[in-house]
Amino acid sequence: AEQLEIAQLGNPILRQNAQPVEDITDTAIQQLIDSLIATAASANGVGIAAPQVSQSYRVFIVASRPSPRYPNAPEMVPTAMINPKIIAYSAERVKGWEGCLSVPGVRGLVPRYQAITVEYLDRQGNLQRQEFTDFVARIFQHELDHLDGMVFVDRLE
Ligand SMILES: O=C(NO)N[C@@H](Cc1ccccc1)C(=O)O
Ligand SMILES: [Zn+2]
Repeated sequence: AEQLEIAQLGNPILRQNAQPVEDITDTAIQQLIDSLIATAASANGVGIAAPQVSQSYRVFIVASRPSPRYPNAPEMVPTAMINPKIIAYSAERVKGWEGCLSVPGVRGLVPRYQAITVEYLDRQGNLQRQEFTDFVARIFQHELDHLDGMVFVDRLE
């Protein structure tokens, strides 16, 4: 799949509310998912959201894996999450280091819920409900922000 150009902070696409996906079987959506996975991998990212490749849809990839950028990241299969939402979250929030492929060279301490229960459609269109904790929960919250026009620098404390 092709690697797409990543929109940088300042590009208005990053400040829009992304649209829900109506038809997951649409080949354009399936190709977008493949391109997002390829783009995240080539950028050594642990996640990426569709608005970052200028496609304002409610789709992102969570692809945690150890790398020079995040040596302690847990290994997981790159997972496409469509129309994702948080349905429950822990009281406690934890600060942790984040970066963003749309904000190169910047790291910041961001408070995120330590544990979240989420729902999303997988790329086959099946409803998934899962609990994420720690770094994977952090990536999910970071990517969900992108679908709502937020960037991690908005949350620096
Ligand atoms: O810009 C993105 N995703 O939107 N990619 C970030 C994801 C991320 C999220 C949270 C903590 C660390 C890293 C990256 O550096 O791979
Ligand atoms: Zn980001």
